[in-house]
Amino acid sequence: MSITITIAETAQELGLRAAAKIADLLNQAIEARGEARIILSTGASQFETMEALTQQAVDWSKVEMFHLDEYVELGESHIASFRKYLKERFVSKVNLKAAHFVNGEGDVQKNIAALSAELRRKVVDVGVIGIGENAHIAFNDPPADFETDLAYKVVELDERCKQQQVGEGWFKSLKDVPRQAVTMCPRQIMACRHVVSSVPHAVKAEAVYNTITRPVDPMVPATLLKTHPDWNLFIDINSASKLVALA
Ligand SMILES: O=C1O[C@H](COP(=O)(O)O)[C@@H](O)[C@H](O)[C@H]1O
Repeated sequence: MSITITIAETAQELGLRAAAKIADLLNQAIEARGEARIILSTGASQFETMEALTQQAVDWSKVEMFHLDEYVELGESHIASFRKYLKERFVSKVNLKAAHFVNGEGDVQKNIAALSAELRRKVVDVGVIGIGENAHIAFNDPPADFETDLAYKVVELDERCKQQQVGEGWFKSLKDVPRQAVTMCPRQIMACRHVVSSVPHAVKAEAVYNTITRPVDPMVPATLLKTHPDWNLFIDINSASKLVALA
């Protein structure tokens, strides 16, 4: 297990530094194996990293992208759709070898089976894994299932997770937030060769503090990342504030 923590002055600086690290890891994979695979998170916390990542010197035609999570029964035209987010902010800006999306519409179990089979064909080089206000990774809200061997599954969203989505303006009210989502499962996330987490902003200070200071616990899902052989956590002075107060 190895944790490298970088504290940036601003979310912009964090995005640049995280993107440079992700690009370096992708380029190492391309150098070693001729190709690379990446998993991308979404959410407001990933804006700066994703924007900076599109500017990095990477041969994207050798990179396959996988999507981390998506709401169930939310159309792709909805502003909160993570497929829409990834297509607009990333896929349309780089020339990827392939992009594999989580589709929470239609026959969801069939979609999960096809995506899981594709994902498991080869190891993923870099997992870009955000952390939610409730310390979730993907949509694995507390208590997260650290035991399942499934690659993806359908989960119920918890109240705090739904509140965060409303707070960020993705939905007008709690009742508009879908009840369920398709999420990549914790052990599948841990199977990435490297994990990079971009976690800026003061609203994440408690989640960052709990993740670093608490033992590994399904009630603080991001604590699992501390057991990964190469976890690179990028925080800013705002999300680091409770940790810094401790020092
Ligand atoms: O809800 C999610 O949480 C994390 C972090 O996103 P943010 O909304 O806190 O910025 C994200 O990485 C993940 O894809 C999403 O499910």
